[in-house]
Amino acid sequence: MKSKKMKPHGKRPIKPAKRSIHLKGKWKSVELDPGLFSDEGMEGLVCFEELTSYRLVDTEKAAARAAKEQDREHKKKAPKRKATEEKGDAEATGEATETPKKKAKKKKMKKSTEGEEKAADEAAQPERNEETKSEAVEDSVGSSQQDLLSKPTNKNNKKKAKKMKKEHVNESTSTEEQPVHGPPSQDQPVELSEKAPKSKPAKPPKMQIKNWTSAALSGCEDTNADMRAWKDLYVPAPVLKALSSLGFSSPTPIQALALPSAIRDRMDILGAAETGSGKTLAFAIPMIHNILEWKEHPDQTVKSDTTKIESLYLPDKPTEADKEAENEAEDDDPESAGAVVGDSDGDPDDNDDDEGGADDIKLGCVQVGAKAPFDPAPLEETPSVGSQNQPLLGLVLTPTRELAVQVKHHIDAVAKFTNIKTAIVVGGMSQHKQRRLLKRRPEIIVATPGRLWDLVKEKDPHLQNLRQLRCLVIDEADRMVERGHFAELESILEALHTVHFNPKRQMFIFSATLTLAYTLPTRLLQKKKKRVDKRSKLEILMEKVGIRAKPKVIDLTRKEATVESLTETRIHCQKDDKDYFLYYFLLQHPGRTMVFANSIDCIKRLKSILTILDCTAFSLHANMQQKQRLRSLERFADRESVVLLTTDVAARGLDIPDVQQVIHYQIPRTSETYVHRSGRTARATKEGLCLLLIGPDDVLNFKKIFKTLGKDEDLPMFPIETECMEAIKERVDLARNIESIEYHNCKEKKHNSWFRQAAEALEVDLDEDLLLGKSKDEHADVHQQRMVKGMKAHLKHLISQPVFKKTMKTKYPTQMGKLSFKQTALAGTQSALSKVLMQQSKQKVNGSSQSKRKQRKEKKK
Ligand SMILES: Nc1ncnc2c1ncn2[C@@H]1O[C@H](COP(=O)(O)OP(=O)(O)OP(=O)(O)O)[C@@H](O)[C@H]1O
Repeated sequence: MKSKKMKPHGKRPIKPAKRSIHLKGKWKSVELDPGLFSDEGMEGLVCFEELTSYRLVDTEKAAARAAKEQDREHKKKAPKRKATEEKGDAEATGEATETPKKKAKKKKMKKSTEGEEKAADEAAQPERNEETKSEAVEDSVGSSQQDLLSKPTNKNNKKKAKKMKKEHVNESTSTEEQPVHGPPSQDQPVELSEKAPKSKPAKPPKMQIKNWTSAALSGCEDTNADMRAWKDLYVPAPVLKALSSLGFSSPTPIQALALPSAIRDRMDILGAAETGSGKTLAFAIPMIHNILEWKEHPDQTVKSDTTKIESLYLPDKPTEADKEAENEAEDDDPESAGAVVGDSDGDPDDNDDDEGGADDIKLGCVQVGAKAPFDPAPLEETPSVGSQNQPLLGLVLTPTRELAVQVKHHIDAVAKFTNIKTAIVVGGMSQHKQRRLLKRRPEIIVATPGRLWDLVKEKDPHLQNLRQLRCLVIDEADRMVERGHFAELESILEALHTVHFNPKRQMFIFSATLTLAYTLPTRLLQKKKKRVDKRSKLEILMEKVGIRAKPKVIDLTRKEATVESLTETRIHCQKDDKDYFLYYFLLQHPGRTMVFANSIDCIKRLKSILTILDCTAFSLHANMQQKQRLRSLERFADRESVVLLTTDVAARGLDIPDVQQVIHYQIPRTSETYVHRSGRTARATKEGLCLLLIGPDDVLNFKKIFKTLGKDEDLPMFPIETECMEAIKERVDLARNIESIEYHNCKEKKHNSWFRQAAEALEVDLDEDLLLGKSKDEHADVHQQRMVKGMKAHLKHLISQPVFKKTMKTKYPTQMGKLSFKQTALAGTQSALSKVLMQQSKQKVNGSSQSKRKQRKEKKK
């Protein structure tokens, strides 16, 4: 045999070298792009940790060296030993004088040389809480590092892991190899065998996936924080510990009001509070409490559907008359429940261009028992904690995938000292992976309705028995119940209120615009002759989601619905001039800025133009792959002077830290959307600015929104340095021309290539008339390319010139013996907010001095 031939005769067979490492520094986590986790084939990955300071040790050599040394010692001590032999072997070998720690070390060393890794691995296991935490966290990405290590033969994974390592491992000055491995928990050398490990490798104690939530949840690690403000709110101890580690020393008002009613009084909660006011934890903490309580008494099983349930909202058996009435209603309204189906994956956030909003709300409540294709699990056994029977206990439904990801991270952050597992179920990410996650039986699922309903229909085992579900949260509820977007939500609610009914289930309904009263569109107004006020809006919502008769309603919103720390400002301009003002603003006031538009096409165009203009801009809309969407958010949150161009898919709930300004490139169609978009800045008591670019098409929407919100339309005008506008226009015009040429070329190419491929596939001659730009010959093409190149070079030159020059104050620069400049703000030196505030205070001063002058004049008269 080949291997035999190659074996040097008479020598021992070559064994793979065993190596250990001696830690010098600490394992550090490497930040990963969360988008990577949605890659097929990357399921096995949880995190990377790197160790840059260590020493490789050959364990066999080390053991041999240790044995030699011991031998030498032994020989030296031999006479002594002889003398002490009578006192017993233990004492003679000096073991009696060794500390237990040393003993253990020696023992382990011995074991490790024998190749028994089990003990080391067990010793390296983190404490229970840490372990469960990492388990919970694993769920977020669907895999563990352990998986990765236990599949060494998976070439794909290996390749990808290598690639990721290259991309993400910090550049290290060390030339030593950097093992991809969980951190050892003890000081002893941990064996790294080149063979596949026989026993379970240690689990990483902590996974730190960095995304936009990381900054908000990074915490201050102030273990001595005074947490007395949380007293009397019934917060479970492990949650309190987590809040302390996050630096959340006191509850926000919505939390202070919601927690006692939810935890002590077990009430359903309808919570309305302004954007960025901490609503997520107002439902997350009671949910965790509820689950911990269940874990203490897991035998509180809700009996099967054979049990007669007294319920306020479980209907009596429908009578024949009821059925007839229902049929009639369905005949009348083709869009009645369930008739309007969402997009392919049923996710609500895919309706970018059609943000219905309050005006489009069609009323319709859950039709109990009408069409749920549920086949409930047979009579359940009493579920036990951690068993395969672990039921789903908490469900959070959100309108967008990104929000689901964020909510999960917020829940994980406050549940980190519990053993509660969470999982995300959203569209656009691997369904297979999500099914695998559900096999771990997480107690909490955060989901968008479309994907959740798909998995329910596919009879995922974890979703077959929802009778135990103790908490149901509908975040951004007013958006969630808009008919036309949420057929799946209706189906889910219907099932939960019928075959999966649980009388003990608590419901949490939250939104910043839950109670925002609005005016119905004129056609409906004529029919109903009324304005939908706060009360009726809530009633409609309660009816739709099937909430109990007397929930606790907490409304902390102002009439204006936006946050007090938000400064609103506007620019009136022609539609075509918006690009100039947008570019001007971004150049003059760099910072983390979100730009909202009403359509995906508009976002795409702006992205191209701003990129040509050398601005760092990312986009986010429903036509992007989920991986790209998350990456855009991540990158946006990671930089300081950056723009996120987005549709209303990012309007609600996203908590990106330190967004300084929000620009409404187009005015939204509804007041709710305006409030939520604007609420991406000025969060958690911080200041923020929002700028409205109002073109002729926007005036109506602007007036309508400001009327609904009871705001003064007379917003301050955003101050513009008009002398800079010529230079701005020149650049933007050039960029628009380049964009337009490139856009049309690209469109032509795509169109023509499609037709050519189709003709080839059909084996027919292509009709040249079908091609776009057919009149353009090769010469014209080259000419155009040259022209674009020239335009780009010119633009590059323009961009290298300062726009916001210090302009001369006087005709004679050296007048008074020195140069004097007009105080024009240089780009980036003054924030947009401080500029507006300064202008406002100036106007106030001017206004009051004018009125004083007027008064004085009148007095004189
Ligand atoms: N008690 C607290 N103390 C300090 N910060 C908190 C507290 N509770 C929540 N936060 C932080 O406040 C920020 C906003 O919270 P959250 O996202 O829950 O707001 P929200 O009311 O849901 O906003 P929106 O209406 O936009 O969804 C988050 O960064 C969160 O971590």
